[in-house]
Formats: sequence, C-alpha cells, structure tokens
Amino acid sequence: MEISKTFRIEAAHRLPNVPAGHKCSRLHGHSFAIAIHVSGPLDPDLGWVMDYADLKAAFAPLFEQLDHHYLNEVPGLENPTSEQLARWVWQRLAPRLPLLSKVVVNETCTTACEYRGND
Ligand SMILES: Nc1nc2c(c(=O)[nH]1)N=C([C@H](O)[C@H](O)COP(=O)(O)OP(=O)(O)OP(=O)(O)O)CN2
Ligand SMILES: [Zn+2]
Repeated sequence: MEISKTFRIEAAHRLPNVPAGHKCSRLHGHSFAIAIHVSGPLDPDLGWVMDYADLKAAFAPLFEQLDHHYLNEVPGLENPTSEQLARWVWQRLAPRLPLLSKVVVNETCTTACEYRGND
C-alpha cells in the first residue's frame, strides 16, 4: 500500500539556463507542494505503512533548507527546475527512508514532476 504526505514550501528561484527573455530567467517565487510517497506492507498491529509523523520528521531537515530560501543558493539546486528539485529531495531522503517510492513536485497548480529514483 502507498501513502503520502505533502509539504508546502514557499521559495524563490530563477532558471539560469533558459534562453534570454524566457520569463523563468527572472527572479520569481512559488508555493511549491512536495509530496513524499512511501510504499510497503501494512503493520498488522498498527494498521499503517508508517506513521505520517515519521514522514514529517524525515523531511524536516530538507524543509529547513528549502522553505523561505532562494533555491539557486541551496547546494545542488543551482538550476532549480521541478525535475532537479524532485531528484535533489529523493537523493537526500532515500537513505533515511527505505520505503520511499515517489517524490512529486508541484511548482504551480498546473504543473507536476514525479520522480521514482530512476534517472
Ligand atoms: N519542465 C519544466 N518546465 C518548466 C519549469 C520546470 O521546472 N520544469 N519551470 C518553469 C518556471 O519555473 C515557471 O515558474 C513555471 O512554469 P509555467 O507553468 O509555464 O508557469 P505559469 O504558471 O506562468 O503557467 P501558465 O499556465 O502559462 O499560466 C517553466 N517551465
Ligand atoms: Zn518558477
């Protein structure tokens, strides 16, 4: 079974590698939604895959690095596209969250990037 918890990140960024004149080359901000998915068997006694509170605790150090920050200044996020952010989160979370199955980054209400650690 798969569960998820979504975190809201307020952050600024710009995309340094887009062509000149592209709107995303300018400094702007988003209310990013980052959903952390974990997948595994149900604990027969507790009746859950894992405690949502443990998901929150695992994500907390990353939240501190991202929320109300200029993402381009965060080490490893010099080109902070949704794709780069999803992979950045995965690489830092996977070692401490063995059941991690997917990271979904919504930069806006209409965009989504899903990453399962494959590329
Ligand atoms: N594949 C990607 N494309 C774009 C990314 C990205 O991370 N990955 N990022 C951006 C910008 O950061 C931009 O802020 C979001 O893009 P966009 O959906 O075009 O923004 P709008 O909300 O203005 O979209 P409208 O639907 O046109 O209002 C760009 N592309
Ligand atoms: Zn943007």
